[in-house]
Amino acid sequence: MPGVLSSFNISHERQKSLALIAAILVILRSHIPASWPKSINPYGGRLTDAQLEQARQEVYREEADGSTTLFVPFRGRVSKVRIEPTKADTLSRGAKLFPVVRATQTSKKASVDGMFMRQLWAVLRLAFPHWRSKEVFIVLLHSSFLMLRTLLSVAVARLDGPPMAKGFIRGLGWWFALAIPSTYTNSMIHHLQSKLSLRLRTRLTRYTHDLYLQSAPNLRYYRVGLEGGLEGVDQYITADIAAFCDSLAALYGNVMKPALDMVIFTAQISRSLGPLGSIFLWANYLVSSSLLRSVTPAFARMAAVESRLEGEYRGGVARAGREAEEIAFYDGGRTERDILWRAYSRLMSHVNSIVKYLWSAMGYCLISIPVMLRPRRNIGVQAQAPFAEGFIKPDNAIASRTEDYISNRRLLLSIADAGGRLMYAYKDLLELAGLTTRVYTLLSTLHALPAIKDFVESDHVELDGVGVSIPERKVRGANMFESEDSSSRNYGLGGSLVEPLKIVISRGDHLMITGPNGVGKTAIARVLSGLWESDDGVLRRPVRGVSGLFVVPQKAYMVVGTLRDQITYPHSYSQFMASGRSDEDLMQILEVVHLAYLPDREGGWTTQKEWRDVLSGGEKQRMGMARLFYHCPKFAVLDECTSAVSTDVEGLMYQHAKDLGITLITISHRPSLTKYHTSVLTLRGDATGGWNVTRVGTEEQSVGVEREIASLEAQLNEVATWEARLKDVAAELGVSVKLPNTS
Ligand SMILES: Nc1ncnc2c1ncn2[C@@H]1O[C@H](COP(=O)(O)OP(=O)(O)OP(=O)(O)O)[C@@H](O)[C@H]1O
Repeated sequence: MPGVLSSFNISHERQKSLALIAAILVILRSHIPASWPKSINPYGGRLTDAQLEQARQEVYREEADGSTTLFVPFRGRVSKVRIEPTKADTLSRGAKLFPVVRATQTSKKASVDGMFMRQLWAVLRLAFPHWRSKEVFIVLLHSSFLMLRTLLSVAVARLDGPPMAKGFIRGLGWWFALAIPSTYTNSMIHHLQSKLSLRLRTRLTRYTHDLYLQSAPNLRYYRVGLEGGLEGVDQYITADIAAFCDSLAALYGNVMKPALDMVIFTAQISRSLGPLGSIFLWANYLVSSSLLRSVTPAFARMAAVESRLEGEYRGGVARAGREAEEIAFYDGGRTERDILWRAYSRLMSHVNSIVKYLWSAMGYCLISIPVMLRPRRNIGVQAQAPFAEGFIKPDNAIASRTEDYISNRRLLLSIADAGGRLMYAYKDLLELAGLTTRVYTLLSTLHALPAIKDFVESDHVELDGVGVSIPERKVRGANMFESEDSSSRNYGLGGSLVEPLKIVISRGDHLMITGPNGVGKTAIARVLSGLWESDDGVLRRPVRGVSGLFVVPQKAYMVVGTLRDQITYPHSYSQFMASGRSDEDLMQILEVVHLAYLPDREGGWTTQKEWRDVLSGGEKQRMGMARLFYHCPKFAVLDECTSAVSTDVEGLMYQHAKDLGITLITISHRPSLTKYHTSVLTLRGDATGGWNVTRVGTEEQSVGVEREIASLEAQLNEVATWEARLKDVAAELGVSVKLPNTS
């Protein structure tokens, strides 16, 4: 560096100061955050501990214009990050960009063809929304640096030329002078490539989240498996989008750089080779590339299958972690290990087959390299003779030819290297094709799910001829790489569960739904809450949202967050604050559900824990009821949500719900709950989907109960007969049996 600087006539003192400034800039650069906070501290200046705590709890705030402001505590301050939701017209434009590609429309071997181009184009339209976007700017900057690198390589190749001692020191100075921009250019290329990949990932991820997590009537996150037939969506959203962006950003450099090299170096060398030599060189490229294309295995399909198997394996590990306690109770470690091992072996055998193919593909590249290098030898032979002669009797012409020879040799080596890298890039392109198909499959499946048929808004709940069936699969053929196992899986096949229902539940009328297991009780709750579409008939119910109809499921869900969040879910902290309620109100609710000890025990309302593991089954269910009391909806569907709660506390909670004016639709097997309801819907479980409704306290209902008592008594009367028969059989066989004490 000093040598270079001295060639610019910079004094020694100046050189030292420049070096110092450069060092300071490098250190400062490493301390600058990746994205500079948009706005610092809404309160101005540094925050107090209490304000910081408040910001930490608030996490985000939904603004009136539909955007969300995230609060990120940052070195004693809070940076606000505003997130605009994807606009509705962007989503509807996206739906047109991603039509479902039926498996019959495309070969199972995804490759670099028109279909790939169309799919890539659709994804690129999302990733680069307009020409003035930052992503386009990064690509342009990246291209400039790639071009600069090629130009620097040409300059370096030219420096190779002069073999004489004449100007040797000057040449060396140039070498160093070129080393600085070359190093900077290389670092910038890497930096811009990573930056591009991250920005593309952020764009695609944000779009996918907005599409995937859309509220009712879309609910794609709930329906993508059953109705969309897509498994392992987490793998698609987390790993595949990231891999696609990495691959795309790297491929651009991997193709762009060698392609530029090829063009610029070939143009340079064409001057020495003449037209015939140039044609030969280009013919060489064409033959080599078509040879490679014809023998390259289906890397695209392999990459897509690898992603799927990776997802299955990841899903297996996640499941073992999530269900660890249940597995441990059963001591099922061995079985789980075998299941995981099976998934891992399938992944490994697939990856090994890719490695095997890669080896053979490499072989083809190696075969092609001598072909690529042949022109070099030709030139070498032509150049050697005059060089040898010129060496004995050097003159200026020979020196110039030798200079040309060395430059050309370097250029040819670079061309061969660029050609090799281009061929390797073809494999990367095929892998990108596989990943593109995965991303396209995800987005097209999500877009293809039609919104669930809407209900008619009303102040009561009415099922007017509404049949209940398991939803059919709505999207077919979108997943080209659907696993063989999953195609035989019994999901989304449809099937009627309950005959069309005709029930009106006015406010204050409490309905209990009962019947044997698996008869379709929860299915009715799914239809009522809009998760499953009703086949026919008209559903009337109150508005969407927690204040209209609220469902408390059997399996209590605990959200990631504070103890307070467990009660207010799905409301955010800012919504809780806006509701005007306080922690004292929440405490009163916890007293009703007999959980008043929790804030003290767990260290206050702001404690964050893995609540799913911390709370017992009964505590979680009581927390579900606390949530109900917090939101206080008009109607509540309680789906066996107190099955783990003791009957005395259960009764108190039901009474409290009624006192709050909540109309109950309860799914339960417990006859003790009947008294809190005005009518009972019984699903008969007779395989025809039959049902009947009785009013509680009416003769019909008591006849129903009496009939059940009579049937149980009849069964008890038979016990003596069965005991006698058992004794006879035991006597005949000469064995002794122990009879239960039935007195
Ligand atoms: N996603 C699904 N895919 C396929 N079948 C389903 C799906 N969900 C439910 N079913 C089937 O629909 C039937 C009714 O299920 P549902 O959960 O409504 O039963 P239930 O009456 O609530 O039973 P339980 O009393 O045991 O809770 C069951 O046979 C179940 O296997």
